[in-house]
Amino acid sequence: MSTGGHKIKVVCRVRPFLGSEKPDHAVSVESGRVLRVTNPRDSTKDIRYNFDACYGSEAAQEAIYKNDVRPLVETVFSGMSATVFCYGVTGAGKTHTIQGTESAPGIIPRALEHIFKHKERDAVDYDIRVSYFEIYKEAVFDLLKPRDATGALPIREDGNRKIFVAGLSEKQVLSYEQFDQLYQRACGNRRTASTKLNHHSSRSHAILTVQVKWRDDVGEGRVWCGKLHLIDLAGSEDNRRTDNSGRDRMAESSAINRSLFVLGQVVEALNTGATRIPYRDSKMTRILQDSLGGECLGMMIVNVAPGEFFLQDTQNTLNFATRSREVVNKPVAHEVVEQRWTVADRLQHHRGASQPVRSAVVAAAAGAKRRRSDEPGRPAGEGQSPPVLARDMHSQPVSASNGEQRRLIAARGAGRVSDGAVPRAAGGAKAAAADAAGSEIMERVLRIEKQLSTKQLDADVVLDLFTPATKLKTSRGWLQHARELEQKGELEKAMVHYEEALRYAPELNKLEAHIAKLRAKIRRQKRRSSIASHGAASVTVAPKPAPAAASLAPCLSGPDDGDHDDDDDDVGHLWMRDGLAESPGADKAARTKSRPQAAARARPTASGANGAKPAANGSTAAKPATNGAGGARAVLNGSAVAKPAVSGAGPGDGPQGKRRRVLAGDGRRAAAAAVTAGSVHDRRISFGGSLLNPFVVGGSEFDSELQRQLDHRKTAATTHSPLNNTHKLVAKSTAAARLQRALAEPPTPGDRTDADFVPHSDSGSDADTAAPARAKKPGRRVRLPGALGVRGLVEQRLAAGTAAAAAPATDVEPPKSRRTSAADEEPLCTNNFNEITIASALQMINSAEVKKIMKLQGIGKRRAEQIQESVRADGPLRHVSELQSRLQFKNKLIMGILSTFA
Ligand SMILES: Nc1ncnc2c1ncn2[C@@H]1O[C@H](COP(=O)(O)OP(=O)(O)OP(=O)(O)O)[C@@H](O)[C@H]1O
Repeated sequence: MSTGGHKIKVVCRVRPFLGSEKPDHAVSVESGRVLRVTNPRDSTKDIRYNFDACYGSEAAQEAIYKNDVRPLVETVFSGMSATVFCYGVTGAGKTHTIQGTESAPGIIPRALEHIFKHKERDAVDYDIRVSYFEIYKEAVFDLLKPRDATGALPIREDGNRKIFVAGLSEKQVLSYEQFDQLYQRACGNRRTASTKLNHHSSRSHAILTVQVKWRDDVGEGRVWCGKLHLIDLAGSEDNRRTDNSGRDRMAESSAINRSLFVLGQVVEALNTGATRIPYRDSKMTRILQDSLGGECLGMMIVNVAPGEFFLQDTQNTLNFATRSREVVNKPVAHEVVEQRWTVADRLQHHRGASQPVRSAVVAAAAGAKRRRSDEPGRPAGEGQSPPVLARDMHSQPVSASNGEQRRLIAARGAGRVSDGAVPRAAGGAKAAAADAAGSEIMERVLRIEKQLSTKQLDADVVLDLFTPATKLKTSRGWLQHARELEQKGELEKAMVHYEEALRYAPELNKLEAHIAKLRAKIRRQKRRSSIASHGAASVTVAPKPAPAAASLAPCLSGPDDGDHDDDDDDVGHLWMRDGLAESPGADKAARTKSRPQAAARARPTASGANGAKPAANGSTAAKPATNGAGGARAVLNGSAVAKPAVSGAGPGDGPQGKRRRVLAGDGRRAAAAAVTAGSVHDRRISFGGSLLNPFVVGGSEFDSELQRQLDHRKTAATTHSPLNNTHKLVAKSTAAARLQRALAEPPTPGDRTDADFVPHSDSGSDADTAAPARAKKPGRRVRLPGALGVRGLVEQRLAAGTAAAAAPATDVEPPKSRRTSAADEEPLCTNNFNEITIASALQMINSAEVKKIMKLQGIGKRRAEQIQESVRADGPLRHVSELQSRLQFKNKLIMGILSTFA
């Protein structure tokens, strides 16, 4: 339920004449609500001002507190926020009113006394914390710390658009006496100076915040948080009158006047309904943002000095105060969102209570850390209880009128109303979503920290850093170099560059094919030079005889046969027909021609020595032939219906003549099984983008290579796996989902061959070609149908166990074809991207854009510096940093973050 508008309460107080002043009747209180002032332009006329209350020079501090301030302080116990600020020219009595003296305590000591009395009276366990800071020359300083122990603190805005001072210390106070000690010390830190008009003139705006937090003792135990801001503004100054001189005084004075001028503009803008309220034009108005047109209950005490001398200033002050009366606030009660706490709690729990908490809540990092470690009197084992955080970010507005809110809370406390009966703000869902996003950001940052500390980031993760566009651009750069090198005839160097290009743009199928061709070319060149020096015989590998029972005539290829010498990228698939390994080339032919013909055309390739023709072993007369280009094509024997070489050895086992395509890994197993049985002697399989030849030396070379690759993938999988949970969270955010889609990692070349796997019938060749066709669609960044993706494959492989990889192929179930859909598609890299982008962005802390982002996310400068430090120390991220500078992708990076968190 909305409270409706709540106008700022304006109370006027006239201070008594000081000893040095000559009394007159220029200003007087006519009634409890009317102030009369002599018109400064025409002393024969009076001007009357109406306020919510007016107090004359004789009014006691207690009267003002009891009548007007106390009710506002009470609202804090309803989970509301209230602000009381004193406004007036220098020497008008603001500090006296808000702070008072020992003999005549002002609003601050009285309010705190009241709060502690309330605490004693209630059975509720209130957690009371205070922070106190000053805005001096447009910089924020913590008053609870010695002046030289702290620098200027930044003002931030959290996800709920609440303003807070990042890194501000917050002290828990258990009694009024404890507060008083703290406060007296803090007041000593405030900047004051003697001017002609005030011997003890405040040179800064001072803001004391008292936070009262408590938990319902019934139901789910909701946590409520009320805040009281007590503000002593510096007074406007006329330098001629104050006799200010010297650079410092003038600078102070100018900063004070400027911020008060902005305050006037803010009030003006609020009253005229302007679209832009210039809160940001001064630190003071930013701090007061919630109190001026925001969700706080607001009260302004207008202090005026009596006497003709101040008349013009008095009139200006009263005019401003009158305008301020029109400012409408919309106060709400704040319930603390518990989930927020659990992140910090979890972190603390995770790291152990003995370890200092490193910024569970990024924005309040420094503050939170200090709160937990430094605070005197904080009970032991506090890590178990919900930490108390300073910011409104952790509270969620519950819109209800003060009375009603109190009634509801009280009623729920008495068990009469269910928790659900507490009215939520209309934007509750939105706020909850914002909260969730905030938690998510926090979690990501925590994960970055964790990864940094364990140095889990590897090159694959680093690659995720780039946006698709950046990847493509980078790829183009490598391509250009590669082409130049190729033209110069430096093929091997060109190859390296091409491979780099492919790394960044694995979807470039043509590039893949070109690399294969180039690789073959390099091999041929090497072979030729080898033949030239040693003679052809040295590279000819004699075929291993197949078992007599097998009718297979394996084609033999030399150790480095040029498998990729053609355009098809089917290497890596074994075509299994009743357990026989069959070459893709042969199958292709078989599909386009009649089988016997195809088989006849599918000529075994001998690639050992150029033109060497190993004899086919077996009953059929298939003739191994040299591939024109010297590259080998694995072929099956000439028979269209080959007999199983190894009974029951392949995953393709099934009805006679039925064949199926298997994944590279499965094929490997099948092939390995065939090797074990001695039926197949040479075959290469693509795995993870590399061509492996398992059969050259009894498969051991293959196995070690496979193991190496699996280890590599395992590392990658380990790195990725902790991020999986976040997917659910990320999916909730539309922006993040968009980013996920954009970043969905296309399979690596090795996986793409897997993607081609579609179980098909004898007749159906359509299914075989459909997936690659889709994959080749330009600009498409979705996972290929049927592909499990890198991680999926790795996980599948790991689940099956690397040892099982060498097991008979019959054990292997071909993976189900997965058609992609928005829901089905698992984003692989998004989180990494976000995490690294945040970390990387923090590396560029000095850039204006990143500052903006940090402001947006409430990342404190100190915290950012800590992360920056870790990032610098981390090897992989150093690599990221190099990449960053090389590729100048800062803007994209920033856009990525902004689009994620917008
Ligand atoms: N109600 C009051 N009763 C007695 N003395 C008062 C009262 N109000 C102000 N004074 C005295 O007037 C002098 C100026 O007051 P104070 O320092 O509070 O002004 P200020 O508005 O805070 O000035 P500045 O903006 O320069 O800090 C002080 O000596 C203070 O003790």
